[in-house]
Amino acid sequence: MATLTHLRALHATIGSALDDIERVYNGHNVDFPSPDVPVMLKDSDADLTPGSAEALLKTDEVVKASSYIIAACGQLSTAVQNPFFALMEGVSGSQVAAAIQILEASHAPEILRVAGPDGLHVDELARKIDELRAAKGPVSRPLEPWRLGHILRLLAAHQWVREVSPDVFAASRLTGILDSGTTPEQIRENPQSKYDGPNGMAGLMLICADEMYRSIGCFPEWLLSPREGTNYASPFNYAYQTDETFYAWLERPEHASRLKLMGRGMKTVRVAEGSGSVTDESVFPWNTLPADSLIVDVGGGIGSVSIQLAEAYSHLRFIVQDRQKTVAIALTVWGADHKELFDSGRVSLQPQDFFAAQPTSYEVPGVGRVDKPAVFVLARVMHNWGDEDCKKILSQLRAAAGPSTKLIVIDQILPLACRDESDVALVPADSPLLPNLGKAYASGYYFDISMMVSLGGKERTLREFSEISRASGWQISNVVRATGSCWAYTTLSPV
Ligand SMILES: C[S@@+](CC[C@H](N)C(=O)[O-])C[C@H]1O[C@@H](n2cnc3c(N)ncnc32)[C@H](O)[C@@H]1O
Repeated sequence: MATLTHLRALHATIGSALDDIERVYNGHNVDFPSPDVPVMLKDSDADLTPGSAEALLKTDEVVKASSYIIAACGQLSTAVQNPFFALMEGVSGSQVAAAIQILEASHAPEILRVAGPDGLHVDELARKIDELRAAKGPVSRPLEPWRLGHILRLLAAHQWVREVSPDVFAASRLTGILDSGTTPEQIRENPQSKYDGPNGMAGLMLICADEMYRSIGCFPEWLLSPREGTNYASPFNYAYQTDETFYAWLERPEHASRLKLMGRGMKTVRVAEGSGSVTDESVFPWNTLPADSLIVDVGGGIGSVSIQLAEAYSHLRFIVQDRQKTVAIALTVWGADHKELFDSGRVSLQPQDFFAAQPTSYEVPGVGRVDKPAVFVLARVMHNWGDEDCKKILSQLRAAAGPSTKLIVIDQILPLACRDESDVALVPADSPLLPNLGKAYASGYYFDISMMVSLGGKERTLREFSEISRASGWQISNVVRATGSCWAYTTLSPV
């Protein structure tokens, strides 16, 4: 196909996807969410009004059309861009990352929310930021307004904020995703309280900003020319000069607040699941399980997946297993939320190392001892580990499984960048879009490299999943992909 014909085909893809979105929104008589109005992210979609602009964004039709637009725009802009500017964009991505970190750490999202759509002049914004910084102790170097203005202008070019008039900045839709939902007064009184607010993304950002950012910074050096005499297992180990795993390192007493943020942040990353949810009957026929069936949520963190399922299916029982220290803080992180589930014993917590043998039976409050769980869940765990470690985890679960026990793995499944006969196609055969939906699904590859640098793990292709499953006595019996991301719910059955 001639290049210009190909570019026209991409343009047509954008047009027809936009038609689809317009039809959905016109059908509900609402406008598409404005890029200028901050979105307020919550851990749960439950309170989204059906048919509202935000709720429609999560419908399959809109998610699919949006993915096509993002993929096509990405390909079109790369095709027409001067390669030098493409290079600049690629190698300068860390500048945007740093600017986003500054946005969050300065509490600008909360200050700009209060300022409203007219925004604030950088002089005023810098003064307010320094007031909040002072809550943690004397500020050694005041934030210079001109510097703040330049940082925000870089962000405005990427629509993270808006420059409404010279040097006056306001929040955009994207600013809202970093807004903790607490007020500047609450932050001033107790800076740490920000991370207990309704939006856990700000807290997760801290981990991305520090540990991930530093680890990725030395990824090329660790991979290709490590310091002489070093043999660290991952860029994280190399950057922090430790042999501890990331999780053991998080458990150091001096990192107690970060361990809490990690647990809290897992509630938030659900948004990466696109339009799907673990509670969908297409993911697993939860309703067909007999009353009091036991679900064991392995490496379940503070239990975010179990809570979601327990709320949707009142006939099921859950045990959340994790490392001792995570289990110990879980109830503190939840506070009063979901107290009735823990109090009634429908969801209980159990310290359990997933590399060790599972108990021979499980004590389920109100039910008694259960020998074989109906389902093991492994959510966002496999991607933390290399193949050999995953095989050890899967083999322990296989040894504890009964003939009808299922294992549900919730993780990304990475599409290959070429067509793959053994996997479902993400785009029709005659589509001008990249087979892996390019920029639209890039977050899967970002997660992949983040896992590689911080934990020595990886996201996996379907082929890679099949191999480690088979080697551990399991076979894949069902794969449900979320629309709009690489997220997948994979059911494994004992071989
Ligand atoms: C990415 S988090 C996922 C948590 C949870 N499944 C979720 O999706 O919300 C991975 C979890 O694995 C736990 N973990 C790490 N090493 C473990 C081990 N050896 N045994 C049990 N849990 C472990 C961590 O403490 C953490 O809570």
